[in-house]
Amino acid sequence: MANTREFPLEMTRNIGIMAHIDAGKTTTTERILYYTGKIHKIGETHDGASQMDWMAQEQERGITITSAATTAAWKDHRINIIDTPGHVDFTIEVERSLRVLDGAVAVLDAQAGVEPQTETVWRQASEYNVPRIVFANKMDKMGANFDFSVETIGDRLQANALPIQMPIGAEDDFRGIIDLVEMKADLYHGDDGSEWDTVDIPEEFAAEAKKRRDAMIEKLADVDDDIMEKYLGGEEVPKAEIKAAIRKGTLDLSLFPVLAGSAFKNKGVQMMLDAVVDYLPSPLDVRPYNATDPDTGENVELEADDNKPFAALAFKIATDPFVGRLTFIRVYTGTLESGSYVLNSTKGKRERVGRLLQMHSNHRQEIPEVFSGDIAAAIGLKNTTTGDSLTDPNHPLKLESMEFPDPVIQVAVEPKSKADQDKMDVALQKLAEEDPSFKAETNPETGETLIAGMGELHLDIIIDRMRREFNVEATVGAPQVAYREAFTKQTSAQGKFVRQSGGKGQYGDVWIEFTPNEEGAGFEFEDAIVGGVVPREYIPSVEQGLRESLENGVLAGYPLVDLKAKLYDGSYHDVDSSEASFKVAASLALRNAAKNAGAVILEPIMKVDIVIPEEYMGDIMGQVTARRGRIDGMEERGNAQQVHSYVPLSEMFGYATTLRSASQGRGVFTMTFDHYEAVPKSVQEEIIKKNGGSNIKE
Ligand SMILES: Nc1nc2c(ncn2[C@@H]2O[C@H](COP(=O)(O)OP(=O)(O)OP(=O)(O)O)[C@@H](O)[C@H]2O)c(=O)[nH]1
Repeated sequence: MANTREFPLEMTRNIGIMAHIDAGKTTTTERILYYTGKIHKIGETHDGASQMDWMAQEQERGITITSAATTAAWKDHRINIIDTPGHVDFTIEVERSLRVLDGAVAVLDAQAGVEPQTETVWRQASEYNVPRIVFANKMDKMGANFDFSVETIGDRLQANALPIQMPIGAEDDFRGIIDLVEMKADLYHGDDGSEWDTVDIPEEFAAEAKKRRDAMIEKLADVDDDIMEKYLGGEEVPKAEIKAAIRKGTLDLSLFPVLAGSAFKNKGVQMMLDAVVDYLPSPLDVRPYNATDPDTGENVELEADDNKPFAALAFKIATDPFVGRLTFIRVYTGTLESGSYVLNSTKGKRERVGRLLQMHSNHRQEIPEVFSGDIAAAIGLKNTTTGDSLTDPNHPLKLESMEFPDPVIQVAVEPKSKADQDKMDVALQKLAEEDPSFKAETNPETGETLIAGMGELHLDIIIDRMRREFNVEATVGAPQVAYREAFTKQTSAQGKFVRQSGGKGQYGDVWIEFTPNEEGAGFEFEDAIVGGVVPREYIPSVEQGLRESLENGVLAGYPLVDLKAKLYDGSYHDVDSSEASFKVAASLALRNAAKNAGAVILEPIMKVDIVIPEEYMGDIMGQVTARRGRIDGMEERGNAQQVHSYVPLSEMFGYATTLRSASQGRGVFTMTFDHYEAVPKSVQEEIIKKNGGSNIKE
């Protein structure tokens, strides 16, 4: 370690800002950057001047797509902010951020409280044990209600909300915030909150503030014995103890501090930053990150420590217009100097880190070294993709990687010319490195390229980037569902391939038992040959032949998934047998087995949550049922109703338009992939017909 760290570990925060679409994440993040002195002009998110949303599509659509990591400083602390997108199609981005951040600010729209997408990201954050504070934003908006927002945290998230502030006024009259820990008030001078005074609590709010502070202390008493004692004894609890108890409760996820503000009107952002510093964890406060020693298979717990060997996770690849390929890394332990070598232990390759950059919202700063607990971008890593482990070459470790959900929707793209085809190949490869949640595949028979992703918007963005950044001209088909195929019955079959045409012929003969595997378990191959009836050197070809045939299913050409295959018998010919003939034999066995295997087509079923005013309930329920959907429950949402349902993805294309016209624009819905399920017989027949008939030969 040749350099010294600028910020001690305990003064480092890696946080994400998460929210429902339009709750104000981008605005809040921008205000944070403004107040931490990193940007000098406040850019409205929708006029194209936004500092965080620098990709062209983000500016045009006014949404945040990528999770840019940005560094800021507040009260001698370093705060690394990982911006997470709000749209469900990009949950992969949310997941990837959750993996590398230590704490989060959940931004709510104080008029709507907890919204469906807040629930989704909240649940994800809970899975990763991420401590959170809640910022009830938009307190200036019509209908804003702090207490209602707090209630929704309990009702909809079943989380223990701890209001540590009391807003003064709401809507147009939102003019101040009382800090219930300090028992002081910030009073804003005008509608724009850039100027304010911190004063004693005005007389008319004193009683209410006292009541709320008592309620806060009572809640803290539940999680802290010392406070409980003082509280029961009627003693005053010192501020430092209150803060310590809030911090402890936040870190162990037993409570979630709630703050009020209006990012847009510059109110409450600084106090929220104080809360980030006071209550969210430093890298020293989080549970150790899991890794495995590739040699011994032993589990190793990584704790932030500059003196240990280097270990980091590459969590994002971005193509930057100025410096090229950036690899964002989260350092878990150790330090790394620019110009040194690391081992990509996922790929087993040594890589040289050319330069290291600290990313600010609008500029990059070259740094000589990155320390444990920090986030930075590396230049020069050629073979590293998202989710890879980077470690000290002398201390290889594999860090717990990220799980990427399988894409459920796809489109066909056809390049206009040969030159476009070449450009498209490059584009798709680059884009796939950045975003592991989409896949591109070219069918070797038809030459058609399919791009598969998490949703329509996700695919739109990919195609848009292909056109703009890589100048690919292509025609794009309508979105299609990524169906799968599966066997439902156990069956055995022979596959025999014999050609005798003078000279050397072909001979392969196998008997294979096929058993449906658990959902998501994939393909498993077992070699149960005894006595060499199939010579050992041909067994890998049998497995290979099966794997290749699985790619293009048996019913309608969709991938056949979740299957066990046991090779248990067969025969060979001394002269004619070859790897190729056993490969063919294996694929014949699969085709033959398909007749009796109860083959089905599986379709993605989406979890669809619709929020609509009461009067449209009947219509909406009818729409869900007509789409082969299943209603799973309903909940009141103020004046509206929320309908929970499960609907096949194939029935959801264009639903946004249908819902809009059926509810006069007042309904909203969110949709996330839930599971795969067999399609009804009649639908199966239709799909098979559309794809040119079944491949199963009677
Ligand atoms: N009234 C009011 N409007 C706000 C406030 N904060 C943000 N907005 C507005 O709400 C809209 C959405 O804000 P964004 O910051 O883009 O929201 P976001 O959550 O980043 O949105 P996505 O990136 O699309 O998920 C914009 O029109 C903002 O101007 C606020 O405190 N009060």
